[in-house]
Amino acid sequence: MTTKELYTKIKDEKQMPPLRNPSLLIGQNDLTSLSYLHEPAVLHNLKVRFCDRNAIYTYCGIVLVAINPYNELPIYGDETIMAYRGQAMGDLDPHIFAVSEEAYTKLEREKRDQSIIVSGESGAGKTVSAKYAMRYFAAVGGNASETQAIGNAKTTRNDNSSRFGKFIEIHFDDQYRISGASMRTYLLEKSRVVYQSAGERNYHIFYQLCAAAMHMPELELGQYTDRQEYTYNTNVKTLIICGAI
Ligand SMILES: Nc1ncnc2c1ncn2[C@@H]1O[C@H](COP(=O)(O)OP(=O)(O)OP(=O)(O)O)[C@@H](O)[C@H]1O
Repeated sequence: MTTKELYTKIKDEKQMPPLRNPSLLIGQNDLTSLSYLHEPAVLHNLKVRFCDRNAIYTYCGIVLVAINPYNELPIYGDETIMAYRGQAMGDLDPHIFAVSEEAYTKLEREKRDQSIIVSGESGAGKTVSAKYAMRYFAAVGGNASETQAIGNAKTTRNDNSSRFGKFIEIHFDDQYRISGASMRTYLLEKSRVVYQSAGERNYHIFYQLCAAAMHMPELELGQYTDRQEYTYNTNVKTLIICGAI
């Protein structure tokens, strides 16, 4: 085959439509069970599950793919937690609780630290997913307080966007009950304190301070009580709060 023929062949192959999966496989809850695993097939499968079946979770092997429904779904209640308790991943429909159960079981069985990595673009649902995972651990392993952060702000993608990275550790005792939790933060978006793009806001805490100042004159923030007018100011108290994040 000449080089020209080879190029033509490659070009033709690239223009071929992607191979279709048998209709029987469309909507499978694990992408790895598809015969042809290419981008159109993945997107189509996720679309069918989300649009036709309201299923926001799909496995891709041991990875859980989640679609943000931007809607409250009745799939996070105590009865759902109990349904996933003791079940292996794959026994029930894909769910963040199944991943949490897997981590909890492995912690018990292998007595080794477990990690769940939550990744996605801004607004994808990472914080909410981590919250549901912690809710699961709290339900099966004792009580855990939800960690509140003040490094959140409104962006064009997410009204409550976490503007920092989080490393959350949940500690279990010998009886596999939660004994504590800690969160380490890093890479805070410091520039947001002095600059916000159009349609975005500064950190929630500053607006909350302004609102509080209306009722607490001793805070000496009186001149900043108009939230619409509020912009960055080299106010010493503001800077101290920022440093404590
Ligand atoms: N499982 C879910 N069910 C219903 N709504 C959800 C779910 N996950 C996310 N959301 C909605 O999407 C919004 C954004 O989610 P979240 O704050 O978790 O995104 P994020 O990935 O942490 O974003 P950022 O990186 O900007 O902090 C939430 O405030 C919530 O309204």
